[in-house]
Amino acid sequence: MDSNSTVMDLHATKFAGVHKRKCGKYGAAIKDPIKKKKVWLGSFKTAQEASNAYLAKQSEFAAQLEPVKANQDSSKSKSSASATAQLMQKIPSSLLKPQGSNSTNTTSAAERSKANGKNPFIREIRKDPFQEKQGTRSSSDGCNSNTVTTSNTKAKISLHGIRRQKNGKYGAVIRDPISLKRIWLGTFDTVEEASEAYFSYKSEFDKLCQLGNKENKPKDCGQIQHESPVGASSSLDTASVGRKKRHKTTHIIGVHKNKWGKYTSEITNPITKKKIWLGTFHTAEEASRAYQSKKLEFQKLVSAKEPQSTNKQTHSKQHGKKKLVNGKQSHVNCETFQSGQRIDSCEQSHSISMTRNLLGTSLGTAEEAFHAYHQFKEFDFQCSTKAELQSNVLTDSSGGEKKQEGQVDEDLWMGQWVQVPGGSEVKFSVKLGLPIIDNYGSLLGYILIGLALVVVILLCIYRKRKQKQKKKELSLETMKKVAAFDHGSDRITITSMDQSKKGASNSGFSSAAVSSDESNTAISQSLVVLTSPEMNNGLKFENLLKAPAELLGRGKHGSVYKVMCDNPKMTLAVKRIKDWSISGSEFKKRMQKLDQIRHPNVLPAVAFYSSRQEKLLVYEYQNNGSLLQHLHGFQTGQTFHWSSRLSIAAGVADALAFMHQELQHDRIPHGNLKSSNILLNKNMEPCITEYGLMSSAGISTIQNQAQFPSSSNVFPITDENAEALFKADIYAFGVIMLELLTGKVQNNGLNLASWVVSVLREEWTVEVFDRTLIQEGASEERMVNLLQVAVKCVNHSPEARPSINQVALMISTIRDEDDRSIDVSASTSTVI
Ligand SMILES: Nc1ncnc2c1ncn2[C@@H]1O[C@H](COP(=O)(O)OP(=O)(O)OP(=O)(O)O)[C@@H](O)[C@H]1O
Repeated sequence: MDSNSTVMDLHATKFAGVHKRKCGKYGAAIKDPIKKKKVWLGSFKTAQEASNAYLAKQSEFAAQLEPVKANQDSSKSKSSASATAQLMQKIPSSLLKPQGSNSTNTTSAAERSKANGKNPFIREIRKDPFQEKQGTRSSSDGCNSNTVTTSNTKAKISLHGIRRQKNGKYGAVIRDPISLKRIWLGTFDTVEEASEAYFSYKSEFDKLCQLGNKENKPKDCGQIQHESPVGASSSLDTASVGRKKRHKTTHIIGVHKNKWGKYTSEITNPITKKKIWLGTFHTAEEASRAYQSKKLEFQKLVSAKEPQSTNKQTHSKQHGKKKLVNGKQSHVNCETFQSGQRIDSCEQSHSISMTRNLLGTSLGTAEEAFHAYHQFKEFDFQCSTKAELQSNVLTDSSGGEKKQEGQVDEDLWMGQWVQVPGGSEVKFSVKLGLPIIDNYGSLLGYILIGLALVVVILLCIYRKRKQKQKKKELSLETMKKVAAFDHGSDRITITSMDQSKKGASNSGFSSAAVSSDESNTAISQSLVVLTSPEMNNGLKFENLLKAPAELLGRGKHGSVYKVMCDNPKMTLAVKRIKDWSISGSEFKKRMQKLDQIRHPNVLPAVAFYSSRQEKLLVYEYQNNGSLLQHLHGFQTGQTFHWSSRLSIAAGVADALAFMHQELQHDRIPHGNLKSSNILLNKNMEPCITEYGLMSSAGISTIQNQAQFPSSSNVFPITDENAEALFKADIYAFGVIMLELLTGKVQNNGLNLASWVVSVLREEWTVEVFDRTLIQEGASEERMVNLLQVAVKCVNHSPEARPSINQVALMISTIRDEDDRSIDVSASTSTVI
């Protein structure tokens, strides 16, 4: 059975003439006092309805009885009646308004009585015929609690609340429906004065009863007695007023009004000592009911745990305590809200009866039960308040309904007013486990929350700064690694790139975008760019930096490293360009342009990287080394035959002719053509590498010195000198051809072109050629032809140098002749 039905059942037993039927409805019956027969009034859904029917009928009977009784008592109360009749003239009609829910019937009775010259309030007090049988102590009508039925037959002859004293005066007494105590109103000379005083007080009490009825469902007087009459006029005696004031600051235990105007309820589990959230409710009554219901559940659990004897002991202790706190009873017994909300009286009566059970005693009267209940509540209130203050964390929510998101959390943070022993209140944050606002209004919790916020903000700032610092460190680390390429030993292995890894993820060569003016801090994010996406296979900068690297050589313009990359699996040659004052955007533009011009004898860059300090170029590593290495035999140790040399010259001439033609408009010559930049691929075909890497500002090759002997090494490219720059490539190619023919290498100690020219001047032409070529039996004629082309290319005057197309054509002719001679000799040998 749920708490509500329990309440109603218990309630039913309190209504006179009402009983609960097997079908669950409530039957009402009353005894007709005239016919002396029991009259069935019907069955009703609620005990209240049944009670109303009963009371209505009862009033009807009372009205019918009035004339009969009046006749019977006329002789005895003649003087009283006349006095009352006078009083009736004085009493305002509002005071004559009959009380209780059965107003219609009572009104008619009052009117009839008035018509008969009889004050309906100066009526006899009689025992309810039906109640008499039941032996109940209920009131005779709905609200008129002061007209307590009694079996005292002497009362029949007395006026309501007015007693004639021995000294001939009239004393007035009224029963306070709130405290259930009789209030002495004083001694009066006349019955009219006494009666007036009585009715004056009575009307006040009646108003309170009516207010109670308006606010809630109809209640009997016993119920209303327990409620705080907030909002009623305060013309009652000072004791009552004082009581009301005290009630204003009292709260229902476990019920709190939140800022949304709703009521929340929570309870402390007496066993686990944890707070349980019971939910949010529209009315305080609902909240209180949930609280009481849960509390009773707990009490049952507790009482089930404790042996009966302990219960009795506890009761006797509490009973003793009851006496001690009796003085406070009137304060405790009315737990009302400031907002005027009240505890459901049904629930109270239920609680009284449950308290009775829980206390394990036979509390004789309803009054005793009521006091015991409130004493019990006070005790519980103190316990729960203590528990609330001790509890820091709200843990158990199983017993409660689902919280309203946000709102409840807010409540838990922002706190709820909790009354602490001593009468003061604190706003208590369950989440913080601290009072937020004490009864002096100090903002304890807010200060703590503020401090916590400051700490959080400081932590955020600290984290951001750390992240920035990390980025910087990463940048520096990357720079160091790059520098290590340059300054390390011949064999450098990069092992620790943790920082690069952290910061350089998702970056690197796979990005097709190229940044312009790069900042060091973003080194691994957008500055490493792959120019040939189809070749990179997901190559990333951090993988490149992580991979073992080996220095291949260091030249004027930087160093080249052989990098064995694991992911993707490929061997790369990374050129770090030194001191190239080209801007990032220009570099990017140039790399993109070069990437578009492809020739089989020109090695394309796989990727490039640019920052303010660094410019890197990544190529596929060529296993067969450079022309320089072949000429000196340190690549294979094998003889470098004439036909191969001629093929290389032809291939380079073709490639150079193509590149010059394509890049003429962009004014991008090779700029640093030399035998170390002619690589041999797996088919031993020549590949020009590092094409277009040097800007005008960086050109400082020996041929340029020859070309511009009077100028410094640094000069800008203009329309006028652009052609000259391409002619410098032809000079450089001339030197390469000389190297192929002589087997000698241009270096700082030898200006090959000058040496060849001087030898030729002496007409010792044969002395020029590489001995291995002579030994090989290479055609002297075609060697001389190639020598003449080379000498033309290394002419001091750029204008005197042939164009690259002419060079390529001449070499091609020589090669054709050579091929033909080979064919002829092959066919001759076949004939022989
Ligand atoms: N892709 C490559 N594969 C194999 N070897 C390479 C590759 N690129 C360059 N090399 C070799 O690396 C060595 C160093 O090259 P580097 O360009 O630093 O020398 P350099 O041309 O003499 O110097 P600089 O270009 O600064 O004047 C050279 O022997 C060159 O042949």
